[in-house]
Amino acid sequence: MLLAIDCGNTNTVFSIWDGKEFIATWRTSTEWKRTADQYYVWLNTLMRLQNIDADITDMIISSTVPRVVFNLRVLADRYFNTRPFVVGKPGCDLPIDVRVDGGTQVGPDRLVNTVAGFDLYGGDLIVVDFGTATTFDVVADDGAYIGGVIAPGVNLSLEALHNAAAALPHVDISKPQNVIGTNTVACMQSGVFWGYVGLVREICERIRAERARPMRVIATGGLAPLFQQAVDLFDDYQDELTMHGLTVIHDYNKDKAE
Ligand SMILES: Nc1ncnc2c1ncn2[C@@H]1O[C@H](COP(=O)(O)OP(=O)(O)O)[C@@H](O)[C@H]1O
Ligand SMILES: CC(C)(COP(=O)(O)O)[C@@H](O)C(=O)NCCC(=O)O
Ligand SMILES: [K+]
Repeated sequence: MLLAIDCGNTNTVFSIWDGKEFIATWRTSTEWKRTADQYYVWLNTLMRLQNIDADITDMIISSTVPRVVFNLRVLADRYFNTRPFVVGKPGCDLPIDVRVDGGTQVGPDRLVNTVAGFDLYGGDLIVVDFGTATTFDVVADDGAYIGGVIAPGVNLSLEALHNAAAALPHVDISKPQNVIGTNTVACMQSGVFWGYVGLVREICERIRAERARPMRVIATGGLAPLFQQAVDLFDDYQDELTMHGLTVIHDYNKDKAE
């Protein structure tokens, strides 16, 4: 079975893929100091708790945090006796082209999302991923990653307000009833929520104009449903988009190796 690991700047997600479906998914905070032994104890405990008897033979990693990869490689070697594929590193090819300025290191999560989006929906897509940052990945008609947009994440924006202004509290995001807030928290939520709706709409519109063709918008990431329920911003929402992309890239490389 395949252990797929998607490491973002805030959280790291582990999923076990049995070839047909994900039989388990677990999330931990991203912490580069966590050792292979710590990962294994954590994984093993969860597997036992949920009675999951998985024989992990393969591993694939996408990480936006380069430092965590070392210990994840040790985990693969020491506990699963396998060499992981690491997206963006030698030995892990992509089934799509990447057309960006020379020397650009595109976030592996964005490449994985591009592969997943193209596999599920075909080309001419905008993939919006609500993570630590909110990324827009533009997928050409042939599936190539041709660039995109990086905006501050929703929670990052709220945190920035709190950190910079003495009188602004820590606030969680939610959809405010009105645009005009009548207390500090409601004002902050309105600014970030409705500001974000405008940001997503404007960026997608401008990408469509620049591409001069219809482009479907696919959203992923924990906060996407909050926006989806409020206004019609996306054509579809895929909870496990990045994980799906990891399985596609794994299949592509596995087939080549055999
Ligand atoms: N379902 C959710 N509801 C509310 N906040 C969420 C949800 N999922 C993620 N978040 C928050 O969104 C931010 C980005 O998280 P995540 O999507 O895990 O980012 P990354 O992939 O960059 O690690 C974090 O602050 C996280 O706590
Ligand atoms: C933009 C990102 C920080 C998003 O990371 P995330 O929100 O998933 O943690 C990541 O994709 C990244 O570090 N990108 C490198 C620059 C680029 O993609 O062009
Ligand atoms: K992201």
